[in-house]
Amino acid sequence: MIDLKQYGYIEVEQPPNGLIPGRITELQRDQYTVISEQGEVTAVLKGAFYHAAGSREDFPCVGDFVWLQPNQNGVSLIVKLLPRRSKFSRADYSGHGAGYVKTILEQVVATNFDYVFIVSSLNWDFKVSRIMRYLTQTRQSGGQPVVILTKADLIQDLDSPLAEVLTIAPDVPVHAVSSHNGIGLDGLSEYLQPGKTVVFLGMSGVGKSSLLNALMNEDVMKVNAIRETDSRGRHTTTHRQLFMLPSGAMVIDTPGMRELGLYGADEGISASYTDVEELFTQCRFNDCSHLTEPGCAVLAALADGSLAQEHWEHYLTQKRENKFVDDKSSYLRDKRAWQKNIAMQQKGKKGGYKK
Ligand SMILES: Nc1nc2c(ncn2[C@@H]2O[C@H](COP(=O)(O)OP(=O)(O)OP(=O)(O)O)[C@@H](O)[C@H]2O)c(=O)[nH]1
Ligand SMILES: [Zn+2]
Repeated sequence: MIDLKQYGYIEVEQPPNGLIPGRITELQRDQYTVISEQGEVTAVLKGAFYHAAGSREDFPCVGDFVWLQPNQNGVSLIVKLLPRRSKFSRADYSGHGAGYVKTILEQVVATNFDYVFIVSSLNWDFKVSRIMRYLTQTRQSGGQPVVILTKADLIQDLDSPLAEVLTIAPDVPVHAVSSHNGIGLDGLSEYLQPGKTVVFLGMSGVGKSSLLNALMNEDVMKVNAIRETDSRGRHTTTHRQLFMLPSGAMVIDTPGMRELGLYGADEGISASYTDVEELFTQCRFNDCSHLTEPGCAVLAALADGSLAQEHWEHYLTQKRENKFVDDKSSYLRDKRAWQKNIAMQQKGKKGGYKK
């Protein structure tokens, strides 16, 4: 019998008779794979999930703990989604229904992780601003961030990138590793403890699959060689989406997690930039654009060095990226309003021709 605690389960409430707890390890269309004390079972959602008026956010995803009505001879039933201790969501623009702004759906892509490995490679994609953005997302997710700088074997000078990350995020642990020669992997063992769950957040090609393979001690992910110049890697996943490492820790790797965009990150941005937003309250004009206005506290702080130019630019970049999500929703709304308008005009015309 499997002890679900090994999968990070913490019992808060005992399930009613006939139900057992489980953790979702895989999701393919509407079909779930759930690990439980009875082993791995195939399951579907109880009809109530579809009928409840709630959002897609309420649908279980990989990493979730659920109550299961097991069926020894067939498909089991997921009866209840248990509260999440952390989650990542992304904006899903597909399938927008008619005419509502709300149609940018929140799609949950991974849940109940303890650590977020912010993966960035030391060669081509090393960019502190991107690491900052991932930190913002991580802080909102409920997971603890760890910055992992990959491909350490390709770089002579590790000190300056490490120092750069420490400057922007002094309270976040940073590790330089190589999946190719094993440098630094030992240092990750403090996070990879039994029952702990990790997700990887990082661009394509930074070495997430290679890291997972290295931690698994076997090739569960196919890594296709890429030309380091254009840095496009292609991976082929096994179907598995939650991996049990030899150390007893788990890694969640779902397609949605790989595509993660910025969804509703505004709150997190403010949390990381309270110093910047504090300045706004000191500008002479309420609608100060912080570009040319007299009495602008931002410009003054930039001039006397109390606000670092870089920090200010990071703030602006993140605001812009987040605005894209907002803009996309207003774009869809405007487009639909316009289409409706056209449709009404045409209807009107047709009406006019009628006798
Ligand atoms: N030199 C070196 N190359 C590495 C290392 N880790 C990964 N690579 C190379 O980087 C390329 C991309 O690696 P992947 O592991 O597929 O990267 P990924 O982040 O999974 O990329 P996607 O699958 O596209 O999301 C491959 O050519 C790897 O061989 C490393 O530690 N050192
Ligand atoms: Zn200002």
